[in-house]
Amino acid sequence: MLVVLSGGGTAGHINPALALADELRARGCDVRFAGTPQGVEARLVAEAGIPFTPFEAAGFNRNHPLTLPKAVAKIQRSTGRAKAWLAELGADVVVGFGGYVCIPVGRAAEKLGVPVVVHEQNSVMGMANKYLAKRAAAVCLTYEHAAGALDEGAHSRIAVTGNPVRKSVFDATREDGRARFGVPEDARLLLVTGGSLGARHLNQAVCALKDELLAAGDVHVVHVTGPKELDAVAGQLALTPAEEKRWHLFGYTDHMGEAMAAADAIVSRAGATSLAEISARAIPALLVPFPFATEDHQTTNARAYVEAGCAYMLADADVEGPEFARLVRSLLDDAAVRERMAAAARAQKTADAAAKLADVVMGAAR
Ligand SMILES: CC(=O)N[C@H]1[C@@H](OP(=O)(O)OP(=O)(O)OC[C@H]2O[C@@H](n3ccc(=O)[nH]c3=O)[C@H](O)[C@@H]2O)O[C@H](CO)[C@@H](O)[C@@H]1O
Repeated sequence: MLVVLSGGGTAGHINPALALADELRARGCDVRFAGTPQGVEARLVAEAGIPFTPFEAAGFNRNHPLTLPKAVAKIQRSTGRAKAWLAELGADVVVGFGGYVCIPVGRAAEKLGVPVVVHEQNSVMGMANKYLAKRAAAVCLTYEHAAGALDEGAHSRIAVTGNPVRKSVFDATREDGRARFGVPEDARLLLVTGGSLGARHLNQAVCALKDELLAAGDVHVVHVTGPKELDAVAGQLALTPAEEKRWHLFGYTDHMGEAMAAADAIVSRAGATSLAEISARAIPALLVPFPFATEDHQTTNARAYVEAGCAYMLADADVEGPEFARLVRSLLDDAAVRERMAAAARAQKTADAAAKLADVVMGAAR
């Protein structure tokens, strides 16, 4: 069976596709990927050993109406190319993970009669997914709540599969992670991440806690700042050589699975894929949703998880206040809080999302 995966934009859309690719290949399927040439997907997909074919795609900006004809022309050109490509490949099913590039690839599949499956990571459906979901063979959701965006007619085609997590995140061990990041076994490790792009406001708030955190001699921090934020954070922290041994700074890491396995607690944005990984590893967490995501979807992503007792949540507007420091301290200092959160997270049983999604995809294939 030949399965074409498509997605573009940030790693949060791509990593679930890579997790599905692992599962499909383990079941003997042949997997190809269609993404944009300039997106992060080109690198991540190639590194996963999956053949990658680029297609141009762009969205349009409501405030700049002239971007519309350009976007439409790109999508039309790419739809024609994708149609020829899919026909030549003999694709049996196409899976869209979100991002504009899924529109030409999905439309091309529709024209050829190749079934399309959509996977939505977030609690609020993205534009490309909403468009393809109207005619898709199946619509797979992480959050049942996202079905609200669809017409009644689509409801019989919905499956709640969860958000697939990469094998490397499940397989990493605490020992490997501690060795990779140079963190002693008996240290308390706080992981900080703002998702694949980083979060400036969160970085600043964590930097402001530097002295307080490092005052406890056994605390280490792995701080993943976002590729464009590294220099500013390094400047703000001004770490001494001794502090650098305990405050480990990265713009982006290809070893997030190991960082998560090594961590005792995490401070994170609430992107759907980060959240699926935090849940899969049952890491005690303080979640600070990015407040300007479409329809504030990060807050909705996090809500049920927080209500189940798996994490603290704090509004981005409050990270400069005393509550941020209090919650970080509680995570690091209170082993009972960590144990309670980890137990609640383990009770969520989200580990089989890749298998569930693979079942739907293979069932939909022609
Ligand atoms: C601002 C915004 O709209 N962000 C969206 C974007 O976020 P973003 O792309 O940041 O997505 P997530 O935070 O959900 O996932 C980030 C992914 O990148 C990986 N990672 C991150 C940093 C790093 O250094 N190394 C690394 O491997 C993480 O392990 C994870 O797999 O897509 C998500 C999934 O659709 C959405 O929920 C987010 O709301």
